[in-house]
Amino acid sequence: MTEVQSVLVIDDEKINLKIISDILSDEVSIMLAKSGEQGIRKAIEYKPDLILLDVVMPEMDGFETMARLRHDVRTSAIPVIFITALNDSSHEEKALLMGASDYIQKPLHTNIVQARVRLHLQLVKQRQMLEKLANIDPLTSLANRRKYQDVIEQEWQRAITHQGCLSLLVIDIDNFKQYNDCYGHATGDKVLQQVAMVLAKQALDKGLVARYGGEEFVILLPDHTQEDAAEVARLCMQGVEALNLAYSHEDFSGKVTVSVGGTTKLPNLSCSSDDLFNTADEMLGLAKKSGKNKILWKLPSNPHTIAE
Ligand SMILES: Nc1nc2c(ncn2[C@@H]2O[C@H](COP(=O)(O)OP(=O)(O)OP(=O)(O)O)[C@@H](O)[C@H]2O)c(=O)[nH]1
Repeated sequence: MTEVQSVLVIDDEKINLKIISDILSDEVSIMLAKSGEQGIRKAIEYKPDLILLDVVMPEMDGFETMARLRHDVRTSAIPVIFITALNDSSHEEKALLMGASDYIQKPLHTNIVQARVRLHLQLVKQRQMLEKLANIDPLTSLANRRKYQDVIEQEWQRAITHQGCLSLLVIDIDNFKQYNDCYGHATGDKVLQQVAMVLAKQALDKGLVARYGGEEFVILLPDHTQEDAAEVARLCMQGVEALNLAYSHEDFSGKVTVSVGGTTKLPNLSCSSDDLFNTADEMLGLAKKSGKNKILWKLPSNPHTIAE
């Protein structure tokens, strides 16, 4: 099913809102705002795919509205088409320099408005698709490391602001090189996919699950205490064991397992989000060294490591 795209129209004249709404409402979902202030509020709340913005408005004109939309990270990426009766190329130039995607002159011609809006909505779709591709690991369909880096930065800042805790699990398949050596890379890929599905099932509704690289995954759990996050780690381990992916290799016979390193922190300005990863990764390293197929956790207030 294709998703209906949305357009926010900001114009102080009721009649203009109606005309534009009539021109576009067959193709897109329309939101209306009768001032710059109201338009900015709706843009933040509803995140439309495209904004049509009148230039001449009382109080806050289109240029000021545009400047404020561009300054706010929540709205800065939304494309804006200016609509105006001003027949002055300096205004058009100013709008384009401010980052407007296009400029439509009044009186409005139905076909031209529809064609321009269609074109910009098509560009929005293509951009969204590229963003999606850039953030997804093609083998497992989980988020990739790049997406993880974006989300951890946002969550780190959010946790500082609202003084919440943040938990991270770093999960690595045990002896995966041997598995690949035994059964080949293609079968190894299937294991990666199945493990990814287990992790997604256990944690996708709780936080971000990403393939960090190779056979290593991360699960970022905002607002999860150590107890809550360790429970997620246990469920992931059990889920992987339950896959029952038996294998044997020279001196080893068993099934596919994972090791997990975890940590929970109360983010603050004196440390960075990298510390969270480094600590969990250090725990993973210790779990590997001390026999694998286990969870090791670093407590925030206690330098000792607990074994699960
Ligand atoms: N099939 C497959 N294998 C991968 C992929 N990415 C990384 N690997 C393999 O994962 C293996 C990781 O090997 P190591 O880093 O030695 O780790 P390990 O054998 O799991 O050993 P421990 O981590 O100590 O348990 C290597 O053989 C990589 O080739 C992938 O996309 N597909």
